[in-house]
Amino acid sequence: MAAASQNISKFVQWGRKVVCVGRNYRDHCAELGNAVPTKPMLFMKPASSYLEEDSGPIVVPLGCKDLHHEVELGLVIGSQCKDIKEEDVMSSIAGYALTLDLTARDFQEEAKKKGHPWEMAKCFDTALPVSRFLSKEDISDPQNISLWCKVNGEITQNGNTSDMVFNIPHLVSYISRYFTLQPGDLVLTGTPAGVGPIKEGDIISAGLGDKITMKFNVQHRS
Ligand SMILES: O=C(O)/C=C/C(=O)CC(=O)C(=O)O
Ligand SMILES: [Mg+2]
Repeated sequence: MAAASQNISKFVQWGRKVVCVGRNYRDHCAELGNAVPTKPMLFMKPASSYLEEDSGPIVVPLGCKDLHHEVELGLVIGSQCKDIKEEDVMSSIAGYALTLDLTARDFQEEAKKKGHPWEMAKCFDTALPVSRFLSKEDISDPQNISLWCKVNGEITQNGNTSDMVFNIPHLVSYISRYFTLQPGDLVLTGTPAGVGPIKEGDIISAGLGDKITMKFNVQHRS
């Protein structure tokens, strides 16, 4: 006989979703040969892909031959957002983080050709290096701040959040029509041009204006 069922909410944690926006900078759409979308393009990463600075290296996923960095502004959600109006979005944001949306580009290309989902390319362990938390007061204008990435000291990405196709209020409002955002969820807002390969032995550094920098080593999976 089946055991008496219990409410699943006792066993799983609600929240800490990572919702990612793709193709949100025209120059990045152009470099990968993609059309600029007419509405936000969304995918997710699991919380298990987080990698905090000083907690270990980026680990290249098994079989990946073309791992790419994508520097992105992260929005830390502070209060529940469901069907939130654009004008209310900024008051629902608790703060920010600098992030890397690491992407196994070879896995992604294969998935795109077959019409398959992107999880293998985007969701592996260490696929989301993330900085320390920045409070709202730390960034006066999140829609006009530079973000850069360097590989072994050479600049590869140098963009500004003012170039987003869809701005922060629109993104969060749009997402909240489909997924309820909870305190502690993170929204990645897309990457500017200059994405490129990283490999074992590389040192990846990234920065958000003059507010924060972060650095990670890359290691092959043993
Ligand atoms: O469509 C592609 O080839 C690749 C898209 C991405 O990886 C999208 C992003 O993650 C982004 O634009 O930040
Ligand atoms: Mg991205």
